[in-house]
Amino acid sequence: MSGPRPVVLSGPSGAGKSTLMKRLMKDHEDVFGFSVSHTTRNPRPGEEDGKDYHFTTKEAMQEGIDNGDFIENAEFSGNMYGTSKAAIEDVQAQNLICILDVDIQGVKRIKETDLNPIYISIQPPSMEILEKRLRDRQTETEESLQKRLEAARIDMELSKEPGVFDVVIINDDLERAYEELKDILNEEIQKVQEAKS
Ligand SMILES: Nc1nc2c(ncn2[C@@H]2O[C@H](COP(=O)(O)OP(=O)(O)O)[C@@H](O)[C@H]2O)c(=O)[nH]1
Ligand SMILES: Nc1ncnc2c1ncn2[C@@H]1O[C@H](COP(=O)(O)OP(=O)(O)O)[C@@H](O)[C@H]1O
Repeated sequence: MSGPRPVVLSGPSGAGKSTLMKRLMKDHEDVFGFSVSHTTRNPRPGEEDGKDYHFTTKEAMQEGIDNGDFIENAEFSGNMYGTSKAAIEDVQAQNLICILDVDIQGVKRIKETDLNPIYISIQPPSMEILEKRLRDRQTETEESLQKRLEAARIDMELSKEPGVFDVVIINDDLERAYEELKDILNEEIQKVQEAKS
């Protein structure tokens, strides 16, 4: 049996990717596995090394990239981010649906690989609402917030290009966005659940 298809979640910082993904994983125990990325940014309060990210240094990350350990990597808002081959293999070895949370550069790089995921873009209803959500989240400095808003403008433009994403979900009402996400993934979820029973 070929394993379940991975899922790429992308979209602007603050669009609601983590919120939707955490809920999906909580509601479907032992169905999804998160591809834990590497990053050089500092951990936020509550984030765990090895669970939310592998927090690392620029030097160590560059060494890994040079060694060919990453399927893709990108710079976002002044920090490095990347998906290691091991992060994906760890999840696929357990026959779980691998969820990747990557920016638009990551989406383009993954398209050059043979991963063959479902590409889902999570978009905010407007720039104004995105800015409010990012401010209310209280995780960013003013500088980092401005960089994220600039990246969001680019993301929102590029995401409109036909063929980049299989589906675009507007995360206005959280319940409705979550239902939409579940519907899209229903077939893969059922496959994993049936394989276990
Ligand atoms: N290309 C790429 N982007 C990543 C990776 N991990 C996270 N990102 C993206 O980096 C951006 C910033 O992530 P983060 O610092 O956690 O901030 P947040 O999205 O505001 O919670 C988001 O757009 C993520 O999707 C990765 O491994 N590769
Ligand atoms: N539909 C929604 N309505 C209101 N607030 C939301 C909604 N979705 C997410 N949020 C909030 O917006 C902020 C950004 O969401 P988050 O999941 O951290 O985004 P991302 O992972 O895409 O950066 C969080 O504080 C989250 O609680």
